[in-house]
Amino acid sequence: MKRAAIRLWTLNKGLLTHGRGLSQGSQYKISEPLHIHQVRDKLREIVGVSTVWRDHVKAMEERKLLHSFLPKSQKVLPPRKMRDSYIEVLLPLGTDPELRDKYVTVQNTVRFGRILEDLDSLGVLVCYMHNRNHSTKMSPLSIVTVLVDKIDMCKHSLSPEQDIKFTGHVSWVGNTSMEVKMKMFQLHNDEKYWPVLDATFVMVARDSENKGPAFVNPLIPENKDEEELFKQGELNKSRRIAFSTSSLLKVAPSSEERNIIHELFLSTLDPKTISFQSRILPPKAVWMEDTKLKSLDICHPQERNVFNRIFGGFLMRKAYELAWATACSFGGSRPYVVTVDDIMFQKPVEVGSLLFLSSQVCFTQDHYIQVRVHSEVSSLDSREHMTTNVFHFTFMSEKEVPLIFPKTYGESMLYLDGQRHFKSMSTPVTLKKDYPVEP
Ligand SMILES: CCCCCC(=O)SCCNC(=O)CCNC(=O)[C@H](O)C(C)(C)COP(=O)(O)OP(=O)(O)OC[C@H]1O[C@@H](n2cnc3c(N)ncnc32)[C@H](O)[C@@H]1OP(=O)(O)O
Repeated sequence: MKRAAIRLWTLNKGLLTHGRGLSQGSQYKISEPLHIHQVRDKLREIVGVSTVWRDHVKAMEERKLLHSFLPKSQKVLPPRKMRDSYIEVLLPLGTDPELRDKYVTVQNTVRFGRILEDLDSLGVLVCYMHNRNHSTKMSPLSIVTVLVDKIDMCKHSLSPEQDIKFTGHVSWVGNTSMEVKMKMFQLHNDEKYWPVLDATFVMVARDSENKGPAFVNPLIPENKDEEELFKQGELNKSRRIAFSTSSLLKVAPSSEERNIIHELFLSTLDPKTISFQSRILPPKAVWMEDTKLKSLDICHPQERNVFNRIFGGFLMRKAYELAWATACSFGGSRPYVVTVDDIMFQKPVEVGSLLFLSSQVCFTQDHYIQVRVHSEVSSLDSREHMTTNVFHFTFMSEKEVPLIFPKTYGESMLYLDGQRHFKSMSTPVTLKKDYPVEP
């Protein structure tokens, strides 16, 4: 492990002069990268939680005392720079066979679900770095993930036998929320780290008991690139508001979208009967309702985060794996994830909940499969279900995939929502054989 860290350090220097990939990070002073295991250890240290479930109530009681350290206004908090939160983390798959086993798939590729977990922990640690307060050992803030805005895969293959490196920093802040940009690189045959993934998350600061909002340190961009990033953060916020305002759960589809749905409907009417009732599938098409897969998990204490709620990364891994299975059984060949989009964590999931995931294909085009996973929870003693998340994944299949047809009005809305998410993909990637990213 030590050897791997030294090797990375040497390579970092190479990267800085090479100037590739670390566009943000390269201007920062780079200290020794953390090992992936240290990320969770550091979070525990910062939050001051117990490592055993039996002590979790006592540990939370102790956190209550940190309330007095919370500022009454954001103005009293010193501004921070992007480099203050910048961190690098090493996932030494190349040198640590035990760790590799946790990440490897049966096809000898990297489990993307595990990467989602790492990104979630890393994003939270980045935010704690931004809000670091040297006068207290433990942080009075509880930082939780509210949104996975975007995860875009680049074209390079993920091998379970080559080291991976993550970088991340805060790129924008509001009053209580922070946008975090993360990148992932993998060591290539040329001994350089190549970019493989870009991610944008939004985290929210809460008080020490995770019951109410808490202010975060302001952020000051230091140069033109950072100003650009910060401006982008503002634009992202406006885009998110616009996207949610035009949600099909709130307003009717546009006239163009209504035409699409009507065309789809007409193409499923049986020409032999003059009826709106008899519907038939066009060739090479599948009814949306026939693409569903469901799963159930019991949320055991083992899957808790440092605030004794269920870890967001675990929820993402479970949703991703179900989505992958859905895309796989629908497309008939192994799918590759290209984009993860707009995962909103609406409500925390309590330890002990039953987690119900329902996944279905909601839009397809050429080789692309858009999958939506709806997540809801109920407690063991209540029958009431509550939606906690909706996940959107875009996969690419090796083969061209069937068209998808909605039957009901509700499914038509899912189709349009899927299409909107598909269209928001920043750069559609082309299918490449050396692009093995699987659950
Ligand atoms: C290992 C450690 C890992 C820990 C990480 C996890 O696992 S966390 C586990 C997974 N995540 C969760 O359980 C979180 C579940 N969700 C929640 O508890 C709640 O939705 C929440 C507290 C995050 C937000 O609640 P509310 O929406 O009522 O709060 P409020 O309206 O005050 O908003 C708080 C801040 O969030 C911003 N905000 C809210 N929704 C947003 C969205 N969709 N996209 C961007 N930003 C959003 C607001 O602008 C505001 O920022 P400004 O104040 O700047 O304007």
